[in-house]
Amino acid sequence: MEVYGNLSVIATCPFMGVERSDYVLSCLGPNEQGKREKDYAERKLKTLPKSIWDNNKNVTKIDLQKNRLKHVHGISQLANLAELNLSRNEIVDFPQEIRDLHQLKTLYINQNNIKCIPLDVFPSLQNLQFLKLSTNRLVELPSDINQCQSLTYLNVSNNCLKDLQALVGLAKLQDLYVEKNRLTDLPEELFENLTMFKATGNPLRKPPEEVCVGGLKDIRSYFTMLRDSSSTIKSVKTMFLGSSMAGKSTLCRSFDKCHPVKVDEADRTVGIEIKEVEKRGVRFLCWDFAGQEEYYITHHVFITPQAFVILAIDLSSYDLTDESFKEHVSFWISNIQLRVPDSVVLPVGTHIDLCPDKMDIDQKKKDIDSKLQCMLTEREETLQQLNKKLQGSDDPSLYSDQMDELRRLRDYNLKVLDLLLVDCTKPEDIQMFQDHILREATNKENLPSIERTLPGIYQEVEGEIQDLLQNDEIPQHGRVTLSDLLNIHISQGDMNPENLKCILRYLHRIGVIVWYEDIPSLKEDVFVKPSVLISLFKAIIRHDLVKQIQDIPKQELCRRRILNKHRETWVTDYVEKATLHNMAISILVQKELKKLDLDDEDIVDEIVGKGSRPGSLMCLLQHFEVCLPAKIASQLNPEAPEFRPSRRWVHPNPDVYDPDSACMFPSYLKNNDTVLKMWGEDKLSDLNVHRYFSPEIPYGFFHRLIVKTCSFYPVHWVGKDQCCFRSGNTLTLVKTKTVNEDQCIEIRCKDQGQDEIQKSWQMVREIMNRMDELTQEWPGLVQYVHTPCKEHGCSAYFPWRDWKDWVCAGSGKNSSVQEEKMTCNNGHTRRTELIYPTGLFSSDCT
Ligand SMILES: Nc1nc2c(ncn2[C@@H]2O[C@H](COP(=O)(O)OP(=O)(O)OP(=O)(O)O)[C@@H](O)[C@H]2O)c(=O)[nH]1
Repeated sequence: MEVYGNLSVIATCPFMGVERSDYVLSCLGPNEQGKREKDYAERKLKTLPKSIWDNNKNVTKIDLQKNRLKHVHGISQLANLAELNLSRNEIVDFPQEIRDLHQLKTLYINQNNIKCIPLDVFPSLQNLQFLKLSTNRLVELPSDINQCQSLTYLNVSNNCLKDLQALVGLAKLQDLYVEKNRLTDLPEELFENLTMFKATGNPLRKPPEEVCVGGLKDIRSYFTMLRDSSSTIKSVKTMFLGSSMAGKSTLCRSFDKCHPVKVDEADRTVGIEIKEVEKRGVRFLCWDFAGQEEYYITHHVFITPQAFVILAIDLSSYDLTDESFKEHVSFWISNIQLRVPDSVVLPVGTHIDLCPDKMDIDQKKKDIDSKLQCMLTEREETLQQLNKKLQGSDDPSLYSDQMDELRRLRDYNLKVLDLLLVDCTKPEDIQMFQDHILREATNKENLPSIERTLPGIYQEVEGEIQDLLQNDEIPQHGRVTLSDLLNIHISQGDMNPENLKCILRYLHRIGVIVWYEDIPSLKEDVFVKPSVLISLFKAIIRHDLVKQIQDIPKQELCRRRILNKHRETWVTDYVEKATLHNMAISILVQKELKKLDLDDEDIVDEIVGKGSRPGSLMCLLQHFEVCLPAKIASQLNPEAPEFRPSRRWVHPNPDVYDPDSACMFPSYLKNNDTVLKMWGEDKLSDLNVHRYFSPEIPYGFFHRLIVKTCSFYPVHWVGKDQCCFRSGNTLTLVKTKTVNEDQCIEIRCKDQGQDEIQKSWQMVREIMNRMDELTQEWPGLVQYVHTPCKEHGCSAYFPWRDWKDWVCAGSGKNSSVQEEKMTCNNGHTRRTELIYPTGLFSSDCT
């Protein structure tokens, strides 16, 4: 697949988020003398143009972004410059001359290759308020940067910084972005005046990342509590992944007990099991994932950044073929690479006692290790080649976004260790397995953030919650309201409720408790025994669900006045429509609670729902896009409001729980028949956009996209890998497709005539927007967008270089495509508006 083109479709709005609103693109020509603002963006400049010095005393703003500048000699002559944009150039040495721009208030110098900033620059910039230095190669900040006393905004994300001590003393600093650096300890003094702080993607120890994502309030509260007492703990999130029956549970349980534990087939993992294991001062939070495909759709709920992954591979069923490697090894490595690219993976070969001889084992180990090596090298080479291709193009500055993206991917560092052979039946092998894990997990080169500094009170609160459970002051199911927890806890000490909340947030993030305070209907529910919640999850998401429904006892049905006939409908609806009735869910959950000895009518209502209130479990399933609410009675809603681009559409009543209704689990659908019927035929006049995913569309992505999109539009039809929905007059189809072995998601809108075309493009944008939200969870992905030529059989296409700006910024107009019609490389011509979104769009980003 050719991955780039040379069309600039939409005027680039170069900055997103905070800065965008401040940034006004000046459209003045470079030769217009006497102007105060000059725009030289995207002109392939290698040196500053002569016209820049015209009337130099008057110039206050210069835009030089997206050029090929390495130096800006002479820039200091523009003595009255207040805003300078040098972003997306090729600057390696920070231009010392900038120190003479005493009037400078705003400086963009992000996306260059700057490695070092000399001293004596920032003390001279006493008016500088806004400084964007992100995406460079900085290893340290100059120690005198804190003399830049007017600075209110600083962005140094995506560099290689190890500490921020130099920033202490910037009294006016409010917004600080330090994401994706190499920071471990943050100075407390930094947080006195900040109003915005982002630090994800650092190996943080003090405060740990789980505290930082809680925001400034949590960070300040952490430092306050740290003053009383502190301790350093080592903890590792350890995930056991691999195909079904590979030996994950055996490894996990044997690691815990430190001797071989036999796992019966009847005792197979359903969903996930969590275990906390303490070994030689290291706390392992072990997550044992079930291997059956049915459970993959819930993995995203639990898989978190940076983990130690044990990948179990059954060597007795491994057979040296590429298919076998894909099934047992590369499927999992690709998934981890896309989802949690910072992880460390230890492949473990199990069942070696069942292999015919040592030679067979050695051969398989060699095969896996070398194919793994090839896989990782191939990926690195592909990224390098793509980068080379972009750099070798006529104008590389046009592709700076793509190059940054590639650089970001290359910086990710998935580490795959050598395959370890473990005979799970032998005590000495289990001992060796344990020693190996301890060695690898505590190796700071593998997991730099294993150590963390915590205030003593954090561990005290965790211990106290366990005591409350043991003393029955918290019910055994572990669900307690936040206010009860605050009351119980506070009555025993003089703890500030905000500090306690901050600790609870931390415990939630490390997986010790579950508290989704961001889901409005769940913000009062704290689950201090996550295992119970997971058991309930497993009551519904399981491989043998049909059997579970069929096994519901007759008395249970009678008690709820349900006929056998209804039960049959539940089974057929589930098998044919992947739709599970809420009443069936309620019965299955109750059965699970009974098993746990927690059978209390009130709890069932709380968990599943009652009257018009959906329960916590349903909220969670829908929040995590595992299922979508489905009106069994009427699939088509004739009262669907018309889609209006300028107005955000709100579901009439999204929170209503209806026992007669049902939930749809799209991944269980077998075909696309309904979707095909509702969509009808593809037409040449359809709007048609392809969004390509490299290396592939991640497993579970399309399922989530269906839930995310269809639950937004009440009139929808869902199939295995296609869905279609109607909003007002616009009918839209979204499906997965493979073209020349490249995977893409196709979006099609039926042409509704001249007046409706803007609305159709809006629909395309809505879906692209949802894909953008989703792709955040797969940071290892690269994407490309284009419109295929509409002529039948033609393989040409029209690339979208600025698609991200269009989707995210929500505004833009066609800047360079002036023609009413466009012609593809094979000579076919079509109206431009059918190829690109050419009009003006409203700027609301829903
Ligand atoms: N002989 C032998 N049997 C093993 C070994 N490792 C695991 N088993 C057995 O293989 C079967 C499957 O092991 P599990 O640990 O349940 O596998 P799993 O990967 O957790 O399986 P799921 O829960 O289905 O995903 C069990 O009967 C284990 O006792 C091994 O090294 N040798």
